[in-house]
Amino acid sequence: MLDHNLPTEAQLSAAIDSAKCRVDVDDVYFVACGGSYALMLPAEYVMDRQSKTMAAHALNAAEFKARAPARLGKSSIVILCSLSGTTPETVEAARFARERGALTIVLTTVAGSPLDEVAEISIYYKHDPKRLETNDAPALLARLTFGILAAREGNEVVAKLDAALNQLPGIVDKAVAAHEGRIATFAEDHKRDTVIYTMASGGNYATAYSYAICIFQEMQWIHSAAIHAGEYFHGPFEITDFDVPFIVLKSLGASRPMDDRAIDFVTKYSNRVTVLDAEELGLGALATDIVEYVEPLVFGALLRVYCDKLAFSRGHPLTVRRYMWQMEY
Ligand SMILES: O=P(O)(O)OC[C@H]1O[C@](O)(CO)[C@@H](O)[C@@H]1O
Repeated sequence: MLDHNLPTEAQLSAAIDSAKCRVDVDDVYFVACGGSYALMLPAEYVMDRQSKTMAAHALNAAEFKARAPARLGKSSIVILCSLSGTTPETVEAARFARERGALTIVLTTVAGSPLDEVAEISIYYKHDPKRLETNDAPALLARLTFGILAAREGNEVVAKLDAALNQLPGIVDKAVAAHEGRIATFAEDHKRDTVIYTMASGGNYATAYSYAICIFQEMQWIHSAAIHAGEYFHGPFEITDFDVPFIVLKSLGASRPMDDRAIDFVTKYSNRVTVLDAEELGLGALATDIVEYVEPLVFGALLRVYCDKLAFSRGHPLTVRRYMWQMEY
């Protein structure tokens, strides 16, 4: 649902128009920190899969500035995201990109924030981790990325994006209802765990990464790592054992065979694997050429419900921090 008090739609159109007007665009950088960085990974995936002329790079904001890509300049678009608009590394990255002549487009919830001030174009979004609105950051990043692809290359998949995004809230509601029992069991079974791994591939790796670093490590102080399903066989599978917990996301996209291979192995040697399958969640109802670009959003919203319940069972609210925002770092 659109919030007509926000200028989001006009800002999104302005951003796409600016990208269209650039003489050359060779590179699109997706730059942020933490959970906002995780949101950039599906956008990088979209660009890699769809663009014939633009290379995509998702980078942590401090890494982006330190790396100072030699190609960064007038033929670059730098898309940045910060919920608060205040994360210093992201603000610095935006300033650096502007100085290099790149088109800077930022997504933030806070008008007038340092990031908003420093960027050429801002898009304001609404944030609710359990709802999937078309004016929240994950959907806006998909719309912006596909919008740029359509404006510069005539990409036609974009035509299916809005219809798919509009179906997601209903899909999430059904999935949450269908998983009610599994969510309660998961929370009880995992409330004393000190480690939970996440695993995925393709665009869903972003969701696995986000849940490993933001939810389990940051908000629950549970050890975790996001394992890429393709990389699982090249080191991580050695930690698999009957009592080691995993959450595995199974795609309906190009990476599904990678997920299948990892699931076959991990479920053979661990008794504690939670598999969330995009097909079983009802994502098969979406057009086949769009589904892999929107499934990370559905996995993210469903996992949030799993983790809210887990946090409750553990008596550890998702809002508690030891270091973040508590001290200098
Ligand atoms: O730049 P943002 O989106 O405000 O993020 C700031 C912080 O919020 C998180 O994304 C989640 O708490 C952290 O990972 C990050 O350090």
